[in-house]
Amino acid sequence: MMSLLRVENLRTYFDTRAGVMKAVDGVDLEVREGRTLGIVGESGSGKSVTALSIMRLIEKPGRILPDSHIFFEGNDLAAIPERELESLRGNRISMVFQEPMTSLNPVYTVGDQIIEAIRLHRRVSVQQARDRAVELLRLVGIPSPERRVDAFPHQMSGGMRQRVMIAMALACEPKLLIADEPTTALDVTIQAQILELLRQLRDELSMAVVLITHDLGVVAEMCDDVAVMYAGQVVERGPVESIFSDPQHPYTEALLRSIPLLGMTKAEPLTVIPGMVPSALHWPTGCRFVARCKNALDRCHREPPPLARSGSGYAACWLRESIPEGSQHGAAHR
Ligand SMILES: Nc1ncnc2c1ncn2[C@@H]1O[C@H](COP(=O)(O)OP(=O)(O)OP(=O)(O)O)[C@@H](O)[C@H]1O
Repeated sequence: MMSLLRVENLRTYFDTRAGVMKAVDGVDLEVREGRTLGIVGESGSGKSVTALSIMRLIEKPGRILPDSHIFFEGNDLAAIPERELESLRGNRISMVFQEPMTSLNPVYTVGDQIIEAIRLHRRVSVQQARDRAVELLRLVGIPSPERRVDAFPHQMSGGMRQRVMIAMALACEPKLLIADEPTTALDVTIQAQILELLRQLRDELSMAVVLITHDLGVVAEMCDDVAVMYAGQVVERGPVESIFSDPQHPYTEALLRSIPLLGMTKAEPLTVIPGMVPSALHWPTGCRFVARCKNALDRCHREPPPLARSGSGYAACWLRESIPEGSQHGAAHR
């Protein structure tokens, strides 16, 4: 299947008083046409900075380093001029953020904001754009869209506002929708409805989706592929099914153990991963997971493992590297 987005060696640093925060430090990703990629990882692992970098929405003191590549429809988004990006952003690629109240303007009606999003990229009349806005509100499941188009954001519930944000993001039928924790601010029932809506829209509009979440349950339900981030890097990526059934990286294994599995009773304690994520100011020299890995080898302390073919995907782990060909369970546990 064709790849729609390919991120190679993405590095996004922030120059702070305390030093250089290497928030994203060599990320590799791939999103295939019409497919959904989940990006998971603990808080601070660099998921949001990765998404913002893809959209080139990184502001000072942040910077994307020169040898980063973001290939999308024949362009390298890391290198093209801002003016060209503006024609892609909100058009070919759109983004939905965590908290709709901060991305919707409180002084304009939701209709006006959708109309603006449409007219930024399409030569249509205000009336045509308004008709399209109503249609979009209907598409995202807002009742009485002809009336709600004239509502202000504060007159809507959190779930409805998130639907409006999705409508805006879809205004120009993007090929890629990036959703950064789109349901975190919502209560559980509404979360499920919004995820269901995203799934439905993805299928109807045949767009690709990047879904950022810290919830592996959401990944299992929504995604085709998954990229696991740790300390500013992708430590494992590949098809969801194979990663869930046969994780290659010890961090992925630990993450999977930390979620309640289907059929598990509430009383069973969840595993928490002992230890702390290292600081983005001072990443360890070798593998960044080394301090939390039970099976670390000497080499893991010294050399960073590359993201290499492993299982049905890719993993960055020396333990896997040292498994002889043909053996499923070898050196990793020696
Ligand atoms: N504007 C900024 N200035 C300095 N550091 C920043 C800035 N934005 C992000 N960072 C740093 O980048 C790192 C990665 O942050 P990011 O928000 O991408 O993590 P995340 O995985 O999305 O976490 P969360 O799940 O909490 O959103 C963090 O250490 C954060 O402090």
